[in-house]
Amino acid sequence: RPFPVTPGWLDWYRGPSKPRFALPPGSVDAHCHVFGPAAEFPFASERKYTPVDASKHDLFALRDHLGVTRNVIVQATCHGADNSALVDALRTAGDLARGVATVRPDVSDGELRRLHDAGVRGVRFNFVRRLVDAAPTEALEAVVRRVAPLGWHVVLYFEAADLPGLESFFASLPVPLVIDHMGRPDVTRSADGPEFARFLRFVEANDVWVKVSCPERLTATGPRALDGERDAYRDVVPFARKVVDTFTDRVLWGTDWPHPNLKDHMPDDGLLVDHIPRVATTPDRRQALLVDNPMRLYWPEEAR
Ligand SMILES: O=C(O)/C=C(\C=C(/O)C(=O)O)C(=O)O
Repeated sequence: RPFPVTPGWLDWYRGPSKPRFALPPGSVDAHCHVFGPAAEFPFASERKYTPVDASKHDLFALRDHLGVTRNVIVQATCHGADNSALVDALRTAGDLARGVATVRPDVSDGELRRLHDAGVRGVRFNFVRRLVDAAPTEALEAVVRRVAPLGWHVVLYFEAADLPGLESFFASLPVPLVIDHMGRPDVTRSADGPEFARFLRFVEANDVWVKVSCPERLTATGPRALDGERDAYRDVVPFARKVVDTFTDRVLWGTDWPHPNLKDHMPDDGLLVDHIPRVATTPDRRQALLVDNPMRLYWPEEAR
């Protein structure tokens, strides 16, 4: 095999449960990935992990199993700036998927047009050190200048401790910002504490959308078993509820399938769906989180 899988890699959950919570019609999984297949879509030489394959077919089978209608497929670092697997998945899904790509400052106009025509509507900037060597802000600003005319937004992946050093750069970007996994708060601290308050002020002060995703990553004990453990989610609930209640019209949800870089346990994606009512506690909040907000951001031509 040309791309030996990272030792100890956890395969994505096979045979997820059928959710007890019925997703509203038109629900969007606004954060998921496709990996390979490596034989067709090689992984990037600069990657920091090598996952098992997780194909578009596997993703769309999960979509249908969970009762999701649409996907926003996000380029993962293992594919670097080669968006081929993403574009292939978008072309197969047609109007049922949109994408977030990774591009470099020298990306051609033709490539940007190809990405947009396939359904890409944003670029991703990753600041998580275990995943990438951070690009200089000048390069990221150059990318934004290239993609802003297309109406694209920027998806940001960072850890809460790094927000103070990144905040002014983020606020300077002239496009909407979408934050992955709530900016990965330290859930061993209080959701009413100064760290999360700083995050909430940042969201309030800027054109920022927040993904309330990845409860399996945001736990005091680290990624852990979620199979049937309702309380495995307890640590993130105060944080996610606060975000959904405060920014109800700017929150998004996603499975994060196939869940890269989890070390101990792999979530049953059916249980991730059953978690949603714990963080979006009314039907109106769930309609906004799962349907209206992602439609407005990724399918504005169809949004109600
Ligand atoms: O899938 C996620 O969103 C989380 C992770 C990885 C990536 O996003 C990526 O490699 O692009 C992670 O925390 O390892």
